[in-house]
Amino acid sequence: MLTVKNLAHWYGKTGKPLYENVNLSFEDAKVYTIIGASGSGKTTFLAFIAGLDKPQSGEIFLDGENIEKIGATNYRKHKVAIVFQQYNLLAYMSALDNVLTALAVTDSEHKNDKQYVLDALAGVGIEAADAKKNVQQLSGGQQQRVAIIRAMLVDANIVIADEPTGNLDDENSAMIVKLFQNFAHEHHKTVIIVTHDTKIAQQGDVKIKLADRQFIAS
Ligand SMILES: Nc1ncnc2c1ncn2[C@@H]1O[C@H](COP(=O)(O)OP(=O)(O)OP(=O)(O)O)[C@@H](O)[C@H]1O
Repeated sequence: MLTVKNLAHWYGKTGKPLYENVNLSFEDAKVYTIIGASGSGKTTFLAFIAGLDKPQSGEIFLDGENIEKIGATNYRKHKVAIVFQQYNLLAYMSALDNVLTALAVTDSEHKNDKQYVLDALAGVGIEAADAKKNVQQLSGGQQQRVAIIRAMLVDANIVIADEPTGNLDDENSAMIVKLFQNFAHEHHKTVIIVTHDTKIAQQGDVKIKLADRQFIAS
């Protein structure tokens, strides 16, 4: 479980707080969606829970351990995986090599296991022929599925996704949400999705709205 305690953040020396007294828990086996107006601080919040940046005050715990104690590098390498709107795949590499490259820096028993990765990609509709093509030859929906498989196979406790369906049509968006739901529910992982899309936000097991500097969960 990821727990945020008394988090507050503002930019600049005398900046108005983006939010303060934020207390939230993210449990295993659940999909959380976060929706809020542009500029409300969603991406900033994701950067904190991903260990990419530090809030002005407050603490973040993973299974009771402060993430600062876990160490930023260790936390980012082994505990969290991030899926971006722009997919952030390594260009000029195949889907297969993108996933293998990510696995190479983990302790996964499957590192260097091409068949394991090909099977996982086939499971999301990317057959071997496509998996071996340069990722830039794949459609947006396919590229995002590769990015999600990459996040899933590194076996992080928490998968964070910033507008993962922002560039996709309804059909591909629905497929991506289903993938995240299966992953959270079947593998007992925590998935946290920031979205502008109210239809996607509705599909969270827990729906969080960021408005008036407050995170309200329902
Ligand atoms: N490094 C920074 N320095 C100063 N201000 C920043 C910085 N990063 C973000 N901000 C400001 O903080 C606020 C929150 O930004 P953030 O990107 O977290 O919002 P968001 O809710 O993710 O927005 P969007 O939905 O448009 O992506 C915005 O007003 C933004 O201009």
